[in-house]
Amino acid sequence: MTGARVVTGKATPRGRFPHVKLAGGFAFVSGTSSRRPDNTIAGAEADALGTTTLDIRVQTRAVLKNIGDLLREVGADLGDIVSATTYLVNMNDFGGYNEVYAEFFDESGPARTTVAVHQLPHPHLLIEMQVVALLPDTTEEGPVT
Ligand SMILES: O=C(O)C/C=C/C(=O)C(=O)O
Repeated sequence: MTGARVVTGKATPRGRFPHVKLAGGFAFVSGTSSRRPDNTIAGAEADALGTTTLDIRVQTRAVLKNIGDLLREVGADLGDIVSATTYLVNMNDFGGYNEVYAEFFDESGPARTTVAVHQLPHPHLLIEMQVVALLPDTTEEGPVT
C-alpha cells in the first residue's frame, strides 16, 4: 500500500501535507494535536472572562485518539505503532503526559522520544505527536508494500 491520505472528518491539516503517508509497509502519521475538526482544541477551555485552562491529560488523550482514528483509516491502529515522537511545550507537563501515555502503551509498545519545543502551531497546544506504524499484513503472500 502506498499513497497519502487526508482523512475526512478529522481536523484539516494546516498546510499542504497529508494526515498519513504510506510507504514501505509503514504508515507515517504527521504531527497530530488535540485539534478537533471545527478547530477547537480538546483540553483548552476558556471561561466567560476569557481565562484559558489548558489540560495536558485531556490533550494527550485526544492526541492519541486522533492518531488512532487516522491509523484506522489505513487499516492499522494504535497497537501497530513502532515509533512515537512527542513534542511538549513545557517539560512540567511530562508527568501528566506520561501518565496518560501509560494508559495506552507499556514497555512492549513503541520506541518513544519526548522533547520540549519552543512553540507549537497554536498557543493553546501543549502537545503534538508524530508516529510511525507498521501496516498489518493484508494478504497471505506477504507484507503490504
Ligand atoms: O495540526 C495541528 O493542530 C498541529 C500540528 C501541526 C503541524 O505539525 C504542522 O502543521 O506541521
